[in-house]
Amino acid sequence: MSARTPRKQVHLGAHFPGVNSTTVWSDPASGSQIDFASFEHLARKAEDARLDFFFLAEGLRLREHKGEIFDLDVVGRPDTLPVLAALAAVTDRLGLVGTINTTFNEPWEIARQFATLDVLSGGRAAWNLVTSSDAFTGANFRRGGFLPYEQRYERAAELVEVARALWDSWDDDAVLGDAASGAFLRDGAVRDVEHVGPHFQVRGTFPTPRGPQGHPVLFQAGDSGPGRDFAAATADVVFSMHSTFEDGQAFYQDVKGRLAALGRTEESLKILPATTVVLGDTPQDAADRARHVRRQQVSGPGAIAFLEQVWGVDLTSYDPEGPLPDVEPDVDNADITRGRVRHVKDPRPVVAQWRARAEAEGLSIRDLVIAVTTRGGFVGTATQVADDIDRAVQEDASDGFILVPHLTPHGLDDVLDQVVPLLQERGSFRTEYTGPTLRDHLGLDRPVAASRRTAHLDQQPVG
Ligand SMILES: Cc1cc2nc3c(=O)[nH]c(=O)nc-3n(C[C@H](O)[C@H](O)[C@H](O)COP(=O)(O)O)c2cc1C
Repeated sequence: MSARTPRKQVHLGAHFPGVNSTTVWSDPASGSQIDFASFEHLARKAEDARLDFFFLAEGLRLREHKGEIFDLDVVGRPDTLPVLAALAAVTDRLGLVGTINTTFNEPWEIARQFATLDVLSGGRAAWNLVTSSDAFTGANFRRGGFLPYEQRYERAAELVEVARALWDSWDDDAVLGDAASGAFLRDGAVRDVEHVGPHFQVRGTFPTPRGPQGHPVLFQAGDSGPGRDFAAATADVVFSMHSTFEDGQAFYQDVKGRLAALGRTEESLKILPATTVVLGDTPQDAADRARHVRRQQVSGPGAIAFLEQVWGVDLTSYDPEGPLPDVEPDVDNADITRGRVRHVKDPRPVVAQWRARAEAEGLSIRDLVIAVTTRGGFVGTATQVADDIDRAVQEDASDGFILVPHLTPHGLDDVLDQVVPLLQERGSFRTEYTGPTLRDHLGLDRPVAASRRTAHLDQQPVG
């Protein structure tokens, strides 16, 4: 292990389970995904453990499978920003991260909402930028399948550019409130913003003062080459899926390796993969529990539905505890599922590979689906898990993790009660917050306001 002095600090976020393929709504211990009490419990527990932030993912449309709401989505999706605003009132230090789409929203609204959340929370707001633009989700909005895949990051980059110009249009010390002279604002401290670009034309005086963080922290989730370039150019934190040790190290090197050319330090961008944790009193106990959780997450009908997404045909006559279907996939039926679920362009190589694996390892349909959808995660005693998390961070497989529970709202209680204190004992995790803002928790600089920001991009607007 590299001997760093001072020890590299682990960053941890608490992911609210929500609509997610890891969420188990059928467990008797599973509570509401909508009641404020569920959000409040997880946020308060996370703050008691001194976590960096609370995290909400987003889906703008419930996924469908064969014309029905996808089994895992029945829990529903509340709107992100009101939930975070309500949590700001019941927490003091915890960061509040909201996922908001960059393809279907306008910069003025987003900039105002996050500036407001930053002000209300005393500097704890963060925006997770996602681009998802599949036509099925797009149909919720007035522009149908808008935008083509290739233009999503272009729009996202321009959206962030405009949002930053709006946040910077107020100086930090703009409000004088000087009753004697009658001056409420300092002269010249609030400037109009004018932006003309391919995606946005924006002109006006931004109504919300600059928040305590200057700009809310920017997260990014998106894994393609353009997605990684966008993260390196724009984000403070990357939310990734690369949680296993080797995969994590490769991703970490790849993304951090893009920073120097952009004039950024490695410390200015944190990489936080999503991960799951299953604890047990002994390693065997933990392994047994992990197997139980995975079987809850992948039910028999769920395993069949998963195969149907790839095969493109009805497979309900097959026994999930039996061998893989002997019928061939329908190459043209990509519409059997809609929304952010598994789609493969040509299912035949995947089917051939899965058949070979199932035969070699003696796997049933359900076992195979469990095997191909398991993405790492920490399984062991509290001591083992603390060791593994710390090793991942010290050896640059990540800068920490976003912990994704499978149960609402108590799914992280044991990790927060048992694993976090062990990380604190070894000096890898804070025992107290050192500052009030999320930027303080993550060790990120506060952006300096540009004195005057007027962007004119000499390009034709997109119609
Ligand atoms: C770790 C991770 C989390 C994501 N979370 C969300 C989410 O909560 N909501 C959403 O609409 N898209 C989410 N996405 C999808 C991305 O925004 C993006 O649309 C998708 O990854 C395709 O972009 P890419 O080709 O750059 O990977 C997530 C992606 C990743 C990798």
